Amino acid sequence: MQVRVEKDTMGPIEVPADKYWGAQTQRSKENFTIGGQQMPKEVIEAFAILKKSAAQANAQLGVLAQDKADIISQVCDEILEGKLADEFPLVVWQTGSGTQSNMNVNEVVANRAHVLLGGNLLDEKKKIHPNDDVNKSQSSNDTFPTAMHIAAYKKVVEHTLPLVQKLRDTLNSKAEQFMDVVKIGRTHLMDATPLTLGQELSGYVAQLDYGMKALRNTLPHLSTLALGGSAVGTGLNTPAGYDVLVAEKISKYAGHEFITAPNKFEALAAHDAIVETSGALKQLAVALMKIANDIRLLASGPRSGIAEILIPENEPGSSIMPGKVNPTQAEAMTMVCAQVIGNDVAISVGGMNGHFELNVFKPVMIYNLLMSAQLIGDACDSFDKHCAVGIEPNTERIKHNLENSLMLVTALNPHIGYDNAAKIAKKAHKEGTTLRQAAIDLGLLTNEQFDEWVRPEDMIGSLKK
Ligand SMILES: O=C(O)C[C@H](O)C(=O)O
Repeated sequence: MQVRVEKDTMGPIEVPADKYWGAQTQRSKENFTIGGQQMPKEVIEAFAILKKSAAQANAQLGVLAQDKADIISQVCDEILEGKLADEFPLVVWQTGSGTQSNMNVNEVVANRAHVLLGGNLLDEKKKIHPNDDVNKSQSSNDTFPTAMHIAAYKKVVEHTLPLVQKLRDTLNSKAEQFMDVVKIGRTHLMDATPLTLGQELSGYVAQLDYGMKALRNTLPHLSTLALGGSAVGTGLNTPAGYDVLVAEKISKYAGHEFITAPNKFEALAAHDAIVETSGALKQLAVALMKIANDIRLLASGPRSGIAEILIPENEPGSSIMPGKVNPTQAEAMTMVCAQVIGNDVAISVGGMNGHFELNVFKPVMIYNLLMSAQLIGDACDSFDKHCAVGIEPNTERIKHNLENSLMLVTALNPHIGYDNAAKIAKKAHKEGTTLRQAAIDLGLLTNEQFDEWVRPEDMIGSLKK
């Protein structure tokens, strides 16, 4: 491998000749060979947005030359266009402030800008300095949390919410379509009184509505930015008005409304906004786990299970059992939910561990949050396309289970009382007969009364939702 020598305050170090990164990136690469999970590209893109914004704000406030701000902005645009994708090799498991990823961006922007300005990577002195120019008016302690918020906000708004909404809309149209399909209800996994398939599905729709509401409620906190707090939240080495101005620029370049954090000490030392967003994603995971489990249980069979709904048969399920088809989308969805709930634990541990002026669990928190937001969106999309859109009632089976159910006896409570109704249910169950037969044998009702009072379609209440 061809190398060149780069220097930082610790001295010289060899870096790959064809890369723009500098000494601090190289040191991190060598000192943290842990896990292999790279800093998410969403964080790097958020850094590009904030470095461009900071450069332009600095120029406007007279602390950075406009031509320097413009060349920094040009490189940031290249990062956003994906042209420098292999320049960010650092892993998540590094310094807890994310300093090395901040410096990775600073070094790449400075060196690339130097080359764009006609310089050579071998030059001793570069035209743009990673700390003095690219990192001007900044610290890792305010840039990294700013990048966390930009990346998380964009992921939730642009990816997670639209895809959860899509699944919610499909389930809602199925709920409306099947609002009159009367089926047996189950409580404690045991037969209960009837409801319609539409009523049952409408509960899932409401769960997703509440989950999305919880997620949307986290956006105002995520939209507050630490930038301008610099090292400990006091704003040392930043020009007056910079924090407000830089948030305006970030809003413009990110395409979403961001504001400067009203309290920079909170914004550096704690990441409750990330904890909050993860909490809402966990709520969605909990809801989706229940929904996917219900759907796979209702579809179980085809001969020996509940089999009241039919779901798409997408692929052979078994390598040994010919013709077997499995509820694979529900399995993927529930695994995703397990991962998201686990991620929430890691995020909670990170969030509770800020010490004094700085939380130093930043990379692990944003890594897990972005994974959760990505997975929930992807899993909803997959479950929607490959399962929910194809849900159909198995009317034969639904009718059979409904007519066989002993809990239709509940309709008799107002007419013959709970104790007599229980006698009918127990006799029918013990003797393997129908409720009608048991009721007549006990002399508690006539055939006609049974027809008049035990009507599943009259037992579904008036609640459509
Ligand atoms: O990297 C910085 O800007 C600050 C660093 O995280 C520190 O507080 O030591």
